This record gives sequence, structure tokens and C-alpha cells, in this order.
Amino acid sequence: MDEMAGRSVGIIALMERAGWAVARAIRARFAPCRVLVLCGPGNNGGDGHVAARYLERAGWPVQVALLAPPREGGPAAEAAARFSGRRVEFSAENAARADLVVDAIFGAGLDRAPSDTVMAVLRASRRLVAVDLPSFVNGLTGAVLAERPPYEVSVTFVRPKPGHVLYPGRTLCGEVVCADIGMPSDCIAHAQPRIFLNRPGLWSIPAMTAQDHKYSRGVVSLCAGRVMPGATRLAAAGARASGAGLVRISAGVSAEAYRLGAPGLVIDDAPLEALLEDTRRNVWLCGPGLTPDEVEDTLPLLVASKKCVLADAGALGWAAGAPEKLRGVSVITPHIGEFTRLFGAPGDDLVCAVRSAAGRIGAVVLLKGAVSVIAAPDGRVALNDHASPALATAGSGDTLAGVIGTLLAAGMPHWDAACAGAWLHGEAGLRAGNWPIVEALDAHLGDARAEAIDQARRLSCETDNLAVKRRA
Ligand SMILES: NC(=O)C1=CN([C@@H]2O[C@H](COP(=O)(O)OP(=O)(O)OC[C@H]3O[C@@H](n4cnc5c(N)ncnc54)[C@H](O)[C@@H]3O)[C@@H](O)[C@H]2O)[C@@H](O)CC1
Ligand SMILES: [K+]
Repeated sequence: MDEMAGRSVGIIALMERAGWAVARAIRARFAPCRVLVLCGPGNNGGDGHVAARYLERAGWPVQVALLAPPREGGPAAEAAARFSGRRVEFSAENAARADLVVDAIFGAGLDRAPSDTVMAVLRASRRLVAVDLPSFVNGLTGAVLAERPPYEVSVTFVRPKPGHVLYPGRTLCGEVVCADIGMPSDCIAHAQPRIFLNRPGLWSIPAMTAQDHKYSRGVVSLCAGRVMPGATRLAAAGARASGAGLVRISAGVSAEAYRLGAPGLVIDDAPLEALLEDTRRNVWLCGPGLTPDEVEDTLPLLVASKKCVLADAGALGWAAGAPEKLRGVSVITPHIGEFTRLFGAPGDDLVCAVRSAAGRIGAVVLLKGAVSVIAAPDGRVALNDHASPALATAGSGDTLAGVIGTLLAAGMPHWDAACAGAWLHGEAGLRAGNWPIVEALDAHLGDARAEAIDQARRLSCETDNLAVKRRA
């Protein structure tokens, strides 16, 4: 994207707007004070020089400290040449003397941990603003390459990067300001971002129509077990509350116990093989509330009948260490423990790990967390930060499985349904207030769905795509 933009708009023009945006963000948030701009050798340092020039022009006392000179003849060298203000040594003493330090050392080009000298200077700084990202946060993964207290503001350009959204980098960026620097849309399209912020507009959920009937809204079916009815019932309730036309539980010999539950549920006691013949029942949830034996008795049958299957909880434990057993399912929704037991520890690069897991089993993988990562087998990834710690309560994952089941049953493509389900679940958590019990989420799912439909009509997903710099 940078290269193509460089040819069409001119990298110098983009750098000028980037540096101006940094100066503007600083002036909007801080009173005039002594500023030290730390500049690295690349274009991040070029942005820093432009910001220094604009702050000085606004009458702020500004100094620039250079870690290394910019490459001769490049845009950063031109930006450096246009700054005629005061230069000081790149040192911890100078950083400590400044009221505000602007970190323009490394941005998208960070490719290894910064040296001890760099870190000593940053650690000596009292208040910090980042140009693009803190110089020790990997923009692609959010990995933090060295420890340092958080920044107050990070000013990025065009689109936030995964490193602004994913933990642990997210906690260090402070407020993220994303500046429009006039990057032409064909350059953004050319970059074909494959990582998206999960927002309405990235997907759209069917709205209710006057002629809807329960089968057009969709049927969600669940496999139930004998010993853990709560999880199955929570998933069923999540499916109903998010707009399924009909929710049925295949309970076999436990049917009587489930019939004492919510009156709007249909409980089946017929053998699963017979239920699978009903072509209106295409979406099945398998795993919440099931033991490994119960999964073994159900999941292979569901897959063999070519149903759309969401596998969670017990089904993920059943496939631990052998994720290929899940081939044929449509969506899985592991938390980090389940993911690790299936695929091994994901390491620092969650996006890469979840994407490769999705490719490996040919299913959408939704890794649940404070920021959930949702990957399709074709490589698309959405990051969902639309959530609340209120969701961190037992049974919340069962509710999520039910919500996604509803959206699958409404005919949404698998990845879209998983993304939309994560967003609705997050919205319900945000609406549910403080310390809700899991059942309290259900009351908000209908309004969350209406809100998502409304926002999708108003917003374009383009504004939220994440910029991902591609490396050879
Ligand atoms: N996205 C865009 O279209 C635009 C990007 N701009 C800026 O350009 C930046 C990216 O510029 P660059 O690609 O030049 O990359 P950087 O400016 O981040 O740094 C690249 C240089 O730093 C070196 N380096 C990386 N990590 C190091 C380490 N730990 N220790 C020592 N040296 C290290 C690299 O070898 C390379 O020489 C962005 O972060 C942004 O600030 C803006 O100028 C405007 C337009
Ligand atoms: K930086």
C-alpha cells in the first residue's frame, strides 16, 4: 500500500499530512510545553520531523533527537532537512528534561527488539505520544518487544493496525487516533486487507420481514446430554433471544428433564438419525453440556448428514490433540485453553495461529478472548474488540454458541455469522450493565441485533479495515 501510494500521491505528501496530524493531535490534547521528538532512520522518523516543524511553527519549544540519520535521498531525509529547529543528543537526560516526548523512532518497519539505548531513553520519558505505534509494539501482532509504561496517545494513519487492537500492545498504545491522510482508496483496495475490525457493515444480519415465519427465520437444533443440562439450556436460550424462529433440543432419554425447562423450546426424544432427516433442521450445535462419549455418539452423525455444525465445549475436548476429527464442522468457538489443547499454544501471533487452525480443519475458528480472533479457512480474519468484561462469566460461551447458531440458521455465511455473533454477544454484554449473571445477557440480544442491523445500514466497513503491511 505504502509503495503504491508513494507512486500515485507521493510519499512526501503523505508524510506531510501524517506529521501534521500528529502535531494536531498533540495540540488538541496538551497545553504548550517542552517537546522532544525522537526520530528513527525510517519514515516514522520522517513523520516525527514534520510534526516537530508544525509544533514549532505553532510556537511550542521543540527539540529533535536523532537515533540514526535517515537514508540519503529518501522522503525521511527531505522531512529532516526541512526541520531547522534545535537538535539535541539522543539521550535519557534530554528525554527526562522534556515535558512531552514524541516517539517517532520505529513504526510499521519495526523488525526486532529495540536496543537498550532506545529503551533507556523511552523509560526516562515522563509523558509519551507515539507516532503510529510505540516503538516496541509489533504492528502486525500486538506483541510487546520490551517493557515500558503506557503511552497517552498513539496517532496512526489510514487504518488502525492489529497491534493497536490486540493485547498486549493494545494496553500500551493509549488513546488511538486514526488520521485520514488522504491515502487514495485504490491503494487501500490494492493492499487487499485480510484483517478487519469486527463491526456491522463487515457483515449484515437479516432483518425481520412482514412475511417471515419461523422456518424462514431459521431452526436451531442442539444435542443435549444427561449430566450437564445447564450449558445446553443456556445455548438454547441465547439462540431464542437472538431471533431464531424455532429452537429444538435433541435430548434422547433425558427428554423429560428438559421438558421442565423453558416452555418455548421443543424437546425431541426420537433417535438422532431420525431427526437428521428433517431438511428444515440444518443447523446443529454440538458440545455445550456434552461428555466426550455423548459427542462421539452425535458429532460424526451430524457431519455425515452434511448439517451445518457449530462445535464448542465438550466437542472441542473430544477432539483435543486430534483437530482433524472436527473436519466437516462449520464453526468452532474455543477459548484459549481449548484452542491450545486442539492445536498447541498459539504463541505471540494470534492472527497467524487462528488463521492456520481454520485452514487446517476447513472451518471458521473463533478464538474467544478479551479481543476475539475470528478466522475463515480462506484466510480472512476479524478482530472483535466490541465486548465487555461482563461477558467473562461461566456460561457466556454457551450463549455465544446459541447466538451464532441463530445467525447460521438465518442463512448467513459461516464467517459472517461467527463475526456477527461475537458482536451481538459483546453488545449484549455492554448493555447488561455491571456484574450481570449470564442469563441477563439474553434480555439484550434482540436489541443488540436491531442495533447491528441499523449500524450496518449506516456504516461502511471500509472505514474500519485494518491496514496490514505485507512483507515478502
Ligand atoms: N502507511 C503509510 O502509508 C504511511 C506511513 N508513514 C510512516 O512510515 C512508517 C513506516 O516507515 P518505514 O517502513 O520506513 O519503517 P520505520 O520508520 O518503522 O523503520 C524502518 C527502519 O528501522 C529499522 N529498524 C526496525 N526495527 C529496528 C530496531 N529494533 N532497531 C534498529 N533498527 C530498526 C529498519 O531496519 C529500517 O531501517 C509508518 O510507521 C508511518 O509512521 C507515513 O510517512 C505516511 C504514510
Ligand atoms: K513510533
